[in-house]
Amino acid sequence: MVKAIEWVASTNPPQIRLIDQTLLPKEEKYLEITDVVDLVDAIQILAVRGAPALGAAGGYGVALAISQGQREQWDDDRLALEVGRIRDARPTAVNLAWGTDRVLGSLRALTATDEAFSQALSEAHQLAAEDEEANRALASAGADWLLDQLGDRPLRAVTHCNTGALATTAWGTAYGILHELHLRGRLEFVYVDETRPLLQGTRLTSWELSRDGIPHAVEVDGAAASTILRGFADFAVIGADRITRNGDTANKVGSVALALAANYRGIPFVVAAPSSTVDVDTPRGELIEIEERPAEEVLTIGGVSLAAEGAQAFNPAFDVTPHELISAIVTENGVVEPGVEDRPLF
Ligand SMILES: CSC[C@@H](O)[C@@H](O)C(=O)COP(=O)(O)O
Repeated sequence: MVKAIEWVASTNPPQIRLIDQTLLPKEEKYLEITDVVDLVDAIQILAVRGAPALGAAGGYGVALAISQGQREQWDDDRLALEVGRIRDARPTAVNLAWGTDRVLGSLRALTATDEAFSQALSEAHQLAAEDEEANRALASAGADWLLDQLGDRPLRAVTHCNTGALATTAWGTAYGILHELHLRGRLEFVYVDETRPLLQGTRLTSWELSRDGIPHAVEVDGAAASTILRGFADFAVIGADRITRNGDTANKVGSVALALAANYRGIPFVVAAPSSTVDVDTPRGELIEIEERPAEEVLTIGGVSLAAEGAQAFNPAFDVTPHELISAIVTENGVVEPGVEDRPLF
């Protein structure tokens, strides 16, 4: 299984090693990150992406910043500032801030010392190990729930964006459910939304599905609703960047179209995420900050400008699916069925 993010202790200085997801599947190149500026850049250009992988990036980022601080003799204020840059590099996926805060919370003090470095690293390793465990547990729970709802038979799925090993520390969330169904002989076919504008579905999910031998087709995002209405899919499953207390879910832009179509057709619409993606401090989805990304991502393809000169772009990276459109939210702690009532679920 591909590793999206790893800590490399054997180099001097130590590194965060990332597979560069902007280049896949054409090129399998690894970025060797030793300082905060490069980590923030990797997060912002989506070389590392996906909420749980960003959680690990935040956690390991604290250790990386301390290591750089030791080399460059940063005082505590500078170190806190640099860690803050990592934490705030992208706003919507709650895991980034969660991972950073979790590791910060494990320290006696955020200072550029050996003691703080080894505490931070040990907590980040723990966080990464727990993410893999959570993904495997939720994948199994999600597969059980779907087979229970739909009957023990091979199923056809629609999914959006990339939620596999690349988006996590290992295994995957929504992708993990698909993989689990495949291993149980209960996955017939997957429709993969290309996921405009950065094509995480075309480039990354299709790559992972091919490596796992799972039959699939990439479709344009605009096809997804019709795929569902025409009865080509038995369920839709997505990951999440932030799930609010009432179950409203932010995920890659385009997700809500799947939810609307699935509800109209009466097939399950499933959200899969580790509990680290649940933001209990935010009561409802309308309060989630939605990342807006550069215009060129929409107006150009492969560096070639396609729009009329002077055209503006609206480029929200995420949308919010209201909880009442979600059949089930699957975490490592089990399955929650939100229903229509607006109430705290987590
Ligand atoms: C398990 S990953 C869940 C989500 O983070 C994923 O579906 C998604 O929207 C990723 O967006 P991205 O902008 O590629 O980071």
